Amino acid sequence: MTEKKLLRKEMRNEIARKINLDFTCDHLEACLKAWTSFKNKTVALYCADPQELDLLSLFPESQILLPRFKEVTKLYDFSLWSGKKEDLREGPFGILEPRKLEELDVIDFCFIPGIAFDRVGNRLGRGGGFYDRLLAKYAIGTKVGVCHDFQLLGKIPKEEHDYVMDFLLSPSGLIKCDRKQII
Ligand SMILES: Nc1nc2c(c(=O)[nH]1)N(C=O)[C@@H](CNc1ccc(C(=O)N[C@@H](CCC(=O)O)C(=O)O)cc1)CN2
Ligand SMILES: Nc1ncnc2c1ncn2[C@@H]1O[C@H](COP(=O)(O)OP(=O)(O)OP(=O)(O)O)[C@@H](O)[C@H]1O
Repeated sequence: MTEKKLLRKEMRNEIARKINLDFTCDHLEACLKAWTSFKNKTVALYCADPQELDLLSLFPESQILLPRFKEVTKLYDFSLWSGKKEDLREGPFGILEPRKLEELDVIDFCFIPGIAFDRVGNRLGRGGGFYDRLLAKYAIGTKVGVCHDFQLLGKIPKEEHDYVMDFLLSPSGLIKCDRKQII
């Protein structure tokens, strides 16, 4: 098994162990407000699974985009979402996604869920390679990895195609990724 696959398996077990714990994330909204204004910005989010941080309600003045699976390509696109529940449908993997495909070329902020991140900004995802391809497709301003504190690890193996995060958001706060740590 590759290093990445092994780590993914270990982290999945760890997440399953922690899933019933009560994570208080009250700090997230204040943290985002203190950081910057998202007013009239385009923000790519995700419909969170129970083990992920749910940020959907924190951007009332932004244009929200969500990943939407396309059968033909078997890949995800980012599609605009009205903010209304009835404009979502269940996609593959049980993840809610916009019914209609409406793309934008430029995305100001992209919040990206992960199984684990390191402080340099490397991400371990679910293993579909979907986000790396999504990030390659659009002009993305700022990439923010999102996870619980226990998912911030010392080091994550990086492959050629992996995108690096600019910031990491967890219940304890926002970290600017430090590329210098690579050496
Ligand atoms: N909320 C959310 N939406 C997201 C992602 C994510 O991580 N979180 N993605 C991030 O890339 C994309 C979906 N990526 C996925 C990649 C692999 C599997 C997958 O292999 N699922 C296994 C079960 C493993 C598991 O529990 O995670 C399966 O369905 O058999 C699912 C989704 C786009 N949307
Ligand atoms: N830009 C890309 N072009 C082609 N193949 C890619 C690309 N990005 C990733 N892949 C392939 O997808 C597979 C999974 O990649 P990886 O382990 O990086 O997934 P991940 O980022 O953890 O998953 P996800 O983004 O779905 O959460 C690998 O086989 C990888 O080669």
